[in-house]
Amino acid sequence: MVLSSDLAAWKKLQAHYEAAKHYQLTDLFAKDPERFSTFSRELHLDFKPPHSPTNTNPHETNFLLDFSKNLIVPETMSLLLDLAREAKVEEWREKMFAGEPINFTEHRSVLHVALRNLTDTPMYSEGHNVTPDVHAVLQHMRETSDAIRSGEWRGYTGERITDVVNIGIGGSDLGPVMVTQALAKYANPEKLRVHFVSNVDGTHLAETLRSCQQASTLFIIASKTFTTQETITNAQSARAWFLDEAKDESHIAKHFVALSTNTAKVTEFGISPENMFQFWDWVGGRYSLWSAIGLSIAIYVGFDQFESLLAGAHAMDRHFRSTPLEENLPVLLALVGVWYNDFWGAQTQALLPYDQYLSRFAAYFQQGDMESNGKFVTRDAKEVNYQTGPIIWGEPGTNGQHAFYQLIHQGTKMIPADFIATTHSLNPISNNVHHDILLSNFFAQPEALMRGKSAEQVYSELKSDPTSAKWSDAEVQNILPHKVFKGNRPTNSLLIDPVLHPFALGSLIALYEHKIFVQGIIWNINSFDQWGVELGKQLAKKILPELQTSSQDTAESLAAVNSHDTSTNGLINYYRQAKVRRQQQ
Ligand SMILES: O=P(O)(O)OC[C@H]1O[C@@](O)(CO)[C@@H](O)[C@@H]1O
Repeated sequence: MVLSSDLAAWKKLQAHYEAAKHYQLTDLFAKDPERFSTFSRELHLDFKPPHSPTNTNPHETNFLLDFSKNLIVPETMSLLLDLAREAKVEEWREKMFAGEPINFTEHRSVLHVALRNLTDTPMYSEGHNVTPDVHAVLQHMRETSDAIRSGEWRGYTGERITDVVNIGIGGSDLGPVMVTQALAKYANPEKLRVHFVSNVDGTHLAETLRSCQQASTLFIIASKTFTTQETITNAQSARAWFLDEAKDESHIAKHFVALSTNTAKVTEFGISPENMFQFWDWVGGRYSLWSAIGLSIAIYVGFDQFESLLAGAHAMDRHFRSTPLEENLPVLLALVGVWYNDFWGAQTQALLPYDQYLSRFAAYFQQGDMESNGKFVTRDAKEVNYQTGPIIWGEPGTNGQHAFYQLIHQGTKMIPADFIATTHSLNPISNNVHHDILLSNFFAQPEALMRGKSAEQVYSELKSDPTSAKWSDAEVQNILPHKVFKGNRPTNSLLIDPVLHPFALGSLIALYEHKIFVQGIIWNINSFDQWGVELGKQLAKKILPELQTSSQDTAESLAAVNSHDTSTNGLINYYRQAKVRRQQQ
């Protein structure tokens, strides 16, 4: 297969769009009283971790996916499913689970599903059964998080650990940040706090360390490669901060651990192998929260909760692997997304969780989706002639309603949006009135986006309102167009029943991971490398030495940099001058 746009189903979808572009959602509902049941799926997932009798968490959840408020008819879905089959989604899915090196530019398996395989079933990465390795690291994580949470792990002065600082970026940060926020209900921040430092901007580390004490702080240096400039810079400064107080390098062992695939670099940094938690090249950074990268999660909320998170993801893996495409939630989300991205010209995908615990959900999937599918070359090294990965964005509801819903409702862009909520709150305060209000908005916004408000409706509202009823017709006509909502704007609604417990969260994250996988296969791209992040790093390495000035320099004597275009030169020289002027003050 070369270009997806050459596939028969793709061409049929292009033809189908010529009719679909005239669809009115309100008409589609009026014509088919069964529309909701036709285009919604209920899913029950359950999986109890087989080796954890003491883990009393719930290990089941229910999903209702309502994709009926989309610009689709049965023929649309049939053609989209044909596209999935023609693109060999099922075959590629099996290649992934079988550990084949589908990340072919890096010659690696893509086997994050093995990280949450809590059974003893072997899973192979290029012929090696990784399951025992995964379970060994999980055991090490359990022992360490238990020791820290119980106070058994002591710092160099004998104090217990009260603050854990995870130093990492991208996949070594975003997953732990999102999950520790999402599972905050299960934490005891009065006893143990977790902090995340990712930006090389000194402010990030400096502001974080203001609330930490060397004697009670544990640093987790999280880096798959252990070469990422931001992380190593932050780690070195954290080490200096620690030794400034602790003095003796032998104390490092009690206050620094490493999560990495690179044992040599970890040892070089001065972290002992017994304080290293290993993961492997077949774990993509953006898919790594399930690995040792999840240590901060396990420490903050307890290993049982981390294990239940894994169990939920595993249950979704089973659903994704075994369910016919027509009933397969990741596939359905993927296909609806392809429909708008490649046939309707939508450029973005909004993720709108009506759940404050999911405040970093969209941010997490900015990397998960955009670093996976932000590609322009197919697996056969041909430049695509169609759209690939969408721009992912979003904020929790109801906040987004007071920020960007104006554009979603009355702007000129189609914004496919996923609305996500739970049927019950983990915080049913004030007799649950907050949750009912939250959910009333969760239901109302997709309805409003679908229905809109016609000029006739606006007119009758203006005429029935005591104030505007007195307006002249000219005044009414002046304001009326501004109050019209064209509607016909598509959304998915996903309800999680009952709450966002660890198992449900794991299932939800895996749902979107597999959606991304399916879209990448349909676009015939490699979703699992990330060469696009290298050029900027390369140029920054060249510029860094050019920024150095010396104490002898003066504004007048300072040599100008001229190795770039005049813009980059101008910016660099302005910075160099500012540095020198500052040092002259
Ligand atoms: O975990 P590490 O090796 O420090 O990489 C951090 C992040 O940097 C990247 O941009 C790759 O360079 C992401 O893919 C990755 O998650």
